[in-house]
Amino acid sequence: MKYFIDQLQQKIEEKDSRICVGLDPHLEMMPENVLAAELLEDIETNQKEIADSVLKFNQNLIDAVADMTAVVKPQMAFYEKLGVPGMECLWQTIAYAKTKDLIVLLDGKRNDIGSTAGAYAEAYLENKKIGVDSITINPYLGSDGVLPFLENKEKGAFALLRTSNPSAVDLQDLKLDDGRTVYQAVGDFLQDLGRDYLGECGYSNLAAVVGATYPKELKEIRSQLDSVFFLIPGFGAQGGGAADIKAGFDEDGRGAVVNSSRGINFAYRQEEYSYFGAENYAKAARAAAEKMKKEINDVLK
Ligand SMILES: O=C(O)c1cc(=O)[nH]c(=O)n1[C@@H]1O[C@H](COP(=O)(O)O)[C@@H](O)[C@H]1O
Repeated sequence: MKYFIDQLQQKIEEKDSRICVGLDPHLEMMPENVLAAELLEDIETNQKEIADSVLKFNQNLIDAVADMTAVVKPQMAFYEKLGVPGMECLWQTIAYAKTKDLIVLLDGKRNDIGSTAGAYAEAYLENKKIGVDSITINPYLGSDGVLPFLENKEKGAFALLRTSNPSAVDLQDLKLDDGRTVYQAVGDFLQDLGRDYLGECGYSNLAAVVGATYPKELKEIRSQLDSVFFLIPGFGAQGGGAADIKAGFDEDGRGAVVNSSRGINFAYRQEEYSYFGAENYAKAARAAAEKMKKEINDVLK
């Protein structure tokens, strides 16, 4: 039995890549040759056709980046939007990623009271037919809502710690009586809880999400938490760059992966990669992923 976090760290090292490729099919950004725009005029009626197109899109993206990423992160909202066919598409996307030996981080930001959190863990992490390796969770219900996601040591959970969005400050930066911010308290909570789930690599199966868009906080959180692995979203489309995420890694360049979704999925829409053309969206995605991988490795040298 190999701990989730050791499987992840090993794959990162094998591929020498610290990127996480989000699979976020924003329908309005899809290439016309994959998804005809008129189908979007009535999404509910056309769910099946749209979901079939999204699956093809995802499979081509996965083929394009599989050798240079350890992990892919499908964001559930985009699939839920497409009803039952959307969920089929999600499961098939996950199954396809597993055929390429990728780690799948399902982005569902789940949680609830203990018994319901247990049902979520069973639904995703314990489902024998769906090869999900880890899931994003919300830690605000406290330990009984988090522990069910850690029961199986081959699986992992990424808890929201300091998010990348502009409104992250509204609640997460509030000061507590003991002088810590809410997010610092969440960090301490996650590190303490995660100590029972430490892998050989020194990091825990209970990981955390810290946005790339707040480099000062990222640096501070990294120095606060030495056994919590980070998912760092917000690279690219949200404005984060390689210099911003550097401090999220430890001195050996371990302990984090950086997510980009739109910046890779829809690279063909960016001026830099527009020469590929919409029909070569997968090649454009590969070029964007390659650049991101290199930028991160270079900044960590
Ligand atoms: O948990 C996440 O993945 C997440 C947390 C966070 O603080 N910020 C954040 O952007 N994300 C997710 O990361 C992805 C970012 O997408 P892009 O901005 O297109 O790269 C989306 O799927 C978000 O849901």
